[in-house]
Amino acid sequence: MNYSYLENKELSEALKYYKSRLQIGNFKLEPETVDVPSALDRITSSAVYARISSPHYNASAMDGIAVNAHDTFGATDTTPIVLKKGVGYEVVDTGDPLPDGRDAVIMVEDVIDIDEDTVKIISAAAPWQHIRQVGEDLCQDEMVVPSNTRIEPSTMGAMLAGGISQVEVWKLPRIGIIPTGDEIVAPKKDPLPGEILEFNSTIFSAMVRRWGGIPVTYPIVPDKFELIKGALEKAVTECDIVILNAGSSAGRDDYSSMAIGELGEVHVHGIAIKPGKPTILGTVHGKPVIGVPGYPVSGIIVLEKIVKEILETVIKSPLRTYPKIRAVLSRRLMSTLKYEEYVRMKLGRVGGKLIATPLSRGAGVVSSFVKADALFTVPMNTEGIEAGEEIELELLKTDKEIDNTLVVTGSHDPLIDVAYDLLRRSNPERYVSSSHVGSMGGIMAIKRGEAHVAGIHLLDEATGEYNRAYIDKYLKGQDIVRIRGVRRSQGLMIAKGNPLGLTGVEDLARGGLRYVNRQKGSGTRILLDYLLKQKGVDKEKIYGYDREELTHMSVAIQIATGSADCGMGIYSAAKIYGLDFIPVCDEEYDFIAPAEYIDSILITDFLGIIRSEEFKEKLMELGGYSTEGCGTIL
Ligand SMILES: Nc1nc2c(c(=O)[nH]1)N[C@H]1C(S)=C(S)[C@@H](COP(=O)(O)OP(=O)(O)OC[C@H]3O[C@@H](n4cnc5c(N)ncnc54)[C@H](O)[C@@H]3O)O[C@H]1N2
Ligand code: MOO
Repeated sequence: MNYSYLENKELSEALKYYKSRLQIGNFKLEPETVDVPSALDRITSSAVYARISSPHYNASAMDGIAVNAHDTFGATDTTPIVLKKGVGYEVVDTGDPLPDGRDAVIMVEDVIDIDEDTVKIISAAAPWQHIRQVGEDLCQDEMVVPSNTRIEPSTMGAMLAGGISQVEVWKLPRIGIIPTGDEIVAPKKDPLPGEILEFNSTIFSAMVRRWGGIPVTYPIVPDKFELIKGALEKAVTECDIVILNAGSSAGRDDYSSMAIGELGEVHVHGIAIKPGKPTILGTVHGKPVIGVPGYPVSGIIVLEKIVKEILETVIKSPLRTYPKIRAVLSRRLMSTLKYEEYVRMKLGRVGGKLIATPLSRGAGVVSSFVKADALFTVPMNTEGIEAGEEIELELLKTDKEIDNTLVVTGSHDPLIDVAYDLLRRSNPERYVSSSHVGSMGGIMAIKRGEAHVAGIHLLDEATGEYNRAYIDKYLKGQDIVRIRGVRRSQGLMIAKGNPLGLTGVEDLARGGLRYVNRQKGSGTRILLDYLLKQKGVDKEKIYGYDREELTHMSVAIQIATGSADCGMGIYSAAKIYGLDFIPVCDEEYDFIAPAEYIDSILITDFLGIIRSEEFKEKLMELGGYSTEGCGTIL
């Protein structure tokens, strides 16, 4: 056993070193023969040469007549040449073999019929015009593709044209995936506390399949050194590359590195990337074994940035990369000096500018990849990048998707998901990118030109009126359109049966009550502060006042799962989680948009949806909404 433990090696250096170690093992795939029609995307293991020429006979390239060119010399409008069928010409169609003795084809458009067997020509034919000569496409024994080359649809056609029906390709690499962990269980409906549903292997095998490998997923192995070693040994004999998932870190039950070290060699343990720090690069019997960290996002990154590159060296062909795109960073992005960091980003084209906004950076937040449009790599030794800076990203979606995305921000409400779903159903070309930054955050995003639409519900304490005062104050000088949204019931969400016997906001500072709040700048937080002031409740005395969640749903779920007793939110969120609800007020949740976008197709389509009966019916099902006038421009 010879390995160093949890280093912080730069990614490029780690990969270079690892590849040099793999070469020593002289590890390679075996060739196999496959039929050409099933060879798409396979990699040739040897050069392919045409067995026959293509075309293999001289063929007419046009519909017309085949002639001897010299018989037509001198033909003009004034000195036409007359030819007799069988003597001076034969009729040919595109693809027909050139009749013996002929050396040119005249297109039917240039032939004047005199009678059934006689034609008139008014311009001379050049020798070999409109003829596909033998070998025009491929000559016999000419190379169609060299070794180690990906077979494209056109390659398959060229091989068949060249008389090749079978081709020698590298065997598809088999990638073994071993999930590990005592707490990891096969996916099921109702996991117990402490059970973690196993889904990494599903993500990894799908990625491997996309890259043209054969994923081989092994059963979940508990955190027992001997069992992990046994599973690894089996996988290494059956596969070309092995991914040993989780147990990569320095915890009590983290045996991955020990198991690889005992069966083979650990070359690197610890790479300066985030997420993905505890990655292990090892070999067993000369084959690559990669210890991939347990967190799903770390796993995806390690597969994308490391496993993919190792696979490329094994299959001897590059895999497709994501195109690069430049965008403006919407908010400051902090980073650590020690690591190269990968941040999932949302993109939106607003007013001609492509805006990039960072998504959650949690290594366990796999849904951040579902939402991500792009991946941004923050280089090592970077403290942070300022808002407004132009950055380069890897584009995970298509340009078309980005250009067809309505960027909605501001206050969270489940109605945005409802509208998005209906929009996708009515027009599959439309996308919505929604982020929940609170009502004030929404106003600021509109001010900075980062969003098309923002949802807001901001109570003006002076007048008791919603939204207008804030638009006037913070978006002064900007031409803003206010769109009526919904009236919705705000209140206190509490556990079913109201075990603490709460009656209203005045009870929140009571001893023994655990509150969960919304973030600063959210309309709900502003409403709570207003109500507390009205009722003379000291917020300092509320246990949990500083515990912040970003959405109504995440507040509700804390109460439903018992980590908090009460939080403020909308009725629909309480209803989803079966909570009791003490209504406090009805508030006006509206949308705002810069006037310049109001007639854009993205907004008009969105307005069409929120004005629809179907949308209103869905909100009635959610409960707590009044939808009168929804979508009206105010
Ligand atoms: N004291 C320290 N603790 C941790 C450190 C550290 O530096 N010091 N590093 C953290 C980082 S970063 C990572 S990444 C993880 C790596 O942990 P392991 O590779 O040892 O993985 P586990 O602890 O076994 O699992 C972590 C986590 O991943 C999820 N998981 C694992 N397997 C699956 C699967 N097959 N399907 C779905 N999800 C899976 C699960 O949530 C586990 O809890 O260590 C940190 N700790
Ligand atoms: O390395 Mo961990 O993968 O940062 O989350």
